[in-house]
Amino acid sequence: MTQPIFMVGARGAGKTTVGSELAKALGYKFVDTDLYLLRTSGLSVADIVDREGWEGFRRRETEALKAVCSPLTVIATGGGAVLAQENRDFMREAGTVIYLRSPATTLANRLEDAPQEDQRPTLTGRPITEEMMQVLNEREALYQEAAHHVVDGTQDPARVVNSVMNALALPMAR
Ligand SMILES: Nc1ncnc2c1ncn2[C@@H]1O[C@H](COP(=O)(O)OP(=O)(O)OP(=O)(O)O)[C@@H](O)[C@H]1O
Ligand SMILES: O=C(O)C1=C[C@@H](O)[C@@H](O)[C@H](O)C1
Ligand SMILES: [Mg+2]
Repeated sequence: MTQPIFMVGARGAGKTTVGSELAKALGYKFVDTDLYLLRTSGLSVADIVDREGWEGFRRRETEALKAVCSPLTVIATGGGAVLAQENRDFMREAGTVIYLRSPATTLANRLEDAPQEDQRPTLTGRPITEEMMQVLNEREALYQEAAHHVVDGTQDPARVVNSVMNALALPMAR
């Protein structure tokens, strides 16, 4: 299998952390669309949102997803990449999509420990646990729709990498 592997899930799901370890384990390249945008534009997510609104960020994200898509690559996407039907269709057709799934409380705890506010400006203006509950309510169906495989992301990163490897060895879920 040489197709790219796309990691999807909410903020704090471990797309960057687990995705980069997965790439090492598979001998694949690793790219991250949030970091790609930072490197190519010199602007953080917060900078882009300040200048262009979330609409501008989402447009850039769709372009980034296409620009980084390449064989033998693990691609960590942004938490909102699944919002656009265009992105969901693109990822499913171009590669294998893994949804790293964790409850809102787990995500919120991780984000409280490592807020990275320049890359994670507030989405709702609400406290973090409420925000993550709202985000999962709005997006859970979209993560599921985009994914070929749903993987439990609550364990430590090495175990999550193992679960992803096991999922990849199985026939496509659909
Ligand atoms: N499986 C895990 N177990 C424990 N901590 C984790 C796990 N995965 C990620 N973390 C921690 O949670 C924080 C967020 O992880 P990471 O940046 O990988 O999330 P992300 O899905 O890429 O989020 P974003 O959508 O904001 O880019 C980091 O501090 C990371 O160390
Ligand atoms: O969940 C989201 O909408 C986001 C997640 C991050 O990865 C970044 O892409 C950005 O902060 C937006
Ligand atoms: Mg990330």
